[in-house]
Amino acid sequence: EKIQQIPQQPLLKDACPSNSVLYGGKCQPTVLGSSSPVENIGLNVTIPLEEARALVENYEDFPWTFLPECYSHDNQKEPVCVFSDQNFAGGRGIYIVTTTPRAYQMLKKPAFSQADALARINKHDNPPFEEHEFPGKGRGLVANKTLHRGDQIFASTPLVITDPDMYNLDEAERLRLGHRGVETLPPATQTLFWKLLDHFKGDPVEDRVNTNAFDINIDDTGMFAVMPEIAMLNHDCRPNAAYFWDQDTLSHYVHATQTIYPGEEITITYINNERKREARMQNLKKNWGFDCSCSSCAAHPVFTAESDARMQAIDDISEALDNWTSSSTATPEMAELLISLYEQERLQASLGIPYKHASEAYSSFGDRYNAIKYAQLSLELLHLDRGFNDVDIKFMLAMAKEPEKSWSWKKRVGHKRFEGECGHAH
Ligand SMILES: C[S@@+](CC[C@H](N)C(=O)[O-])C[C@H]1O[C@@H](n2cnc3c(N)ncnc32)[C@H](O)[C@@H]1O
Repeated sequence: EKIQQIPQQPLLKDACPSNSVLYGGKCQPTVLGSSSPVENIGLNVTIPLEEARALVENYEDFPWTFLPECYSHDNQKEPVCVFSDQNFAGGRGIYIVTTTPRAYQMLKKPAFSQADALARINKHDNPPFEEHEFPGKGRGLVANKTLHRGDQIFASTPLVITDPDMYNLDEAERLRLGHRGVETLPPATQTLFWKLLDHFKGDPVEDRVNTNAFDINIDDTGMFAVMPEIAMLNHDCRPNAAYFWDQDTLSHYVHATQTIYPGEEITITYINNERKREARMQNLKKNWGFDCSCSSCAAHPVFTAESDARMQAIDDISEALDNWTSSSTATPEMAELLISLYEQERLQASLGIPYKHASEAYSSFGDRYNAIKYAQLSLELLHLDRGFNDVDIKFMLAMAKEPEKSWSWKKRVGHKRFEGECGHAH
């Protein structure tokens, strides 16, 4: 009875009154329409969940299951709301804490707008792993069959997406939005959420999000997403799996980056591993709250010193290979050494970039076949780590096809190639 307004038809594409947005070809009310009967309902107040559901049921095609609850604050230009869709991903549901324009922008993604976009996603029956308890690490996942490089282990939609803009709100309002979000999830999905680890023992919702969220990007905005199945993977500085986020399907993919045998733990990295032990350990302690005990963090000091020296060499060689001036000393042999150092460091999951360096270094000396070989090797791993639309992948695809058209082709011809007594130059 409170809502009688009929959604208006837009005259022009994207030309909806300020109290509405274009969705499903019609101007749909947002949450804060100034001329709407729902004026200010949901802004800085909580209404009971069933009332919030009943209020939107009269709207044809209203995209959310509940009237979103919103909070505004002087620091925050747009109010931040909790948008919930219980039908998302075949009834798995999702809640999104963000501003109205961003939430409606997300609705344009194939994940929401195309019926078959999620056909390959959220298939969690017969998984290739089992849950296992690891002393000092909590639960983790262990392979129950052999996984090969490139095998998909997960493809999952988030239960929760949060926008860092929520940190402009008062703490109580921010926490309120999180709790409201969980209440709006379908019951089975709420169970998945509460099963998540709460490492920091603070607010139970925020803590579960902080312990388990991945950084994601949606339309150039950094956000956080929680995928409960993938959140069971523990960190290792030398992981055997890699992940990426696909913003079209709003899905997170995990693939094996090397052979994983039955009984081996499946691990990913939470941080940038191309750093020395101390930097990695500090990063994990500060942002994730745990003392890293993976084999490369726990190694004997003698081996740690050797590993750190290799990391320094990786840094130095990468910098030299990135030098495209006429004084560059970079050669394909340096790129081969870089690859070897990554392999010695068991950084297989990160080999996409050293392979790219090698491809470009060979191309810069006009070596077509090695440029193609390393572009192909790079592509295989970059796909597992960067997803479908990465700029380096586009470069390597072009290189694998026609190195002669690459910007790097023959760029270093005439530069000194080998060091040594003969001073041999190509
Ligand atoms: C996303 S959860 C991973 C699954 C978690 N082990 C569980 O039981 O649900 C992240 C948390 O797992 C633990 N963890 C992950 N990797 C670890 C590691 N290498 N060493 C110690 N603890 C780790 C930490 O408590 C971390 O905050």
